Amino acid sequence: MEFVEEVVGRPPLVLGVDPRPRLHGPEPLTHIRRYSLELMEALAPRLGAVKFQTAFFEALGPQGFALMHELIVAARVLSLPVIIDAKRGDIGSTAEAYAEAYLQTYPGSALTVNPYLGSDALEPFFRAARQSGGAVFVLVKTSNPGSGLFQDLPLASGGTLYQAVADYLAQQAEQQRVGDWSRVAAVVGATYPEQIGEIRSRLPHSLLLLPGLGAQGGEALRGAGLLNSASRALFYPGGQPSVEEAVRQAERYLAVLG
Ligand SMILES: O=C(O)c1cc(=O)[nH]c(=O)n1[C@@H]1O[C@H](COP(=O)(O)O)[C@@H](O)[C@H]1O
Repeated sequence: MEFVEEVVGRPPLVLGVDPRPRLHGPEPLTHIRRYSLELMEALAPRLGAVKFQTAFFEALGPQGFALMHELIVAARVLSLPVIIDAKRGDIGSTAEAYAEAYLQTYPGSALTVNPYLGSDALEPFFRAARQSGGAVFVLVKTSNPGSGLFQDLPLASGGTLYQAVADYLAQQAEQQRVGDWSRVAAVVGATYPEQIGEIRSRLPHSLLLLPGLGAQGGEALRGAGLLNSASRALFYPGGQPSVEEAVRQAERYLAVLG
């Protein structure tokens, strides 16, 4: 089954796995591994997907990077859809290698992508998603306080830069439909609820990943194709690893999300 089909049949909550070694005792890699596996298993029925932030695994060195790949496979064994949050973006020939590294290696999974280099840099990801049954989440309006510096810039042709990105994606999304939804998806910060509604009207067939829930001040938002994503607030509820507390936190979010 394709990523998009799997995700839309599941709860609209995404667990972000962004491990901080200082919270995992004297043998952090061993503990991160055990905790992540236990947490994914406990939360599985309550999740739409698991999102692995590559930066935190890269920062753990070669063994940390290997651990991320092990956890991606484990998530798939638990039948959990996977989003690899690597925010890739480079010239076309390099984008092809990134697409191979993540989308082709993990069929049916999704990758976050930065649109700044333009259409020839995005197309290899879209092609790979079609071939692998995966999806591409393109940054449209990011959650951080400084996102407006470039993304909100007004264009001489009207609208803002992020709106132009959304409009370009709408054309691509139309060509990549899998039923009601598309393999071309978008990222919009949960910290910008007004823009979420506006981008939804420009991208009616794209799943919208909404990171920033909890730790960055974003709130759970209900709506078709909206994937509410929390990393710290679910992986470290109360600031510490705790499977029991994470289950309670997920239940609280799902009570709002319906
Ligand atoms: O693509 C993302 O997931 C992303 C986009 C965005 O606009 N803002 C954002 O915070 N993220 C990611 O979402 C996660 C947020 O982490 P928490 O603030 O701990 O929930 C991190 O992995 C970020 O890299």
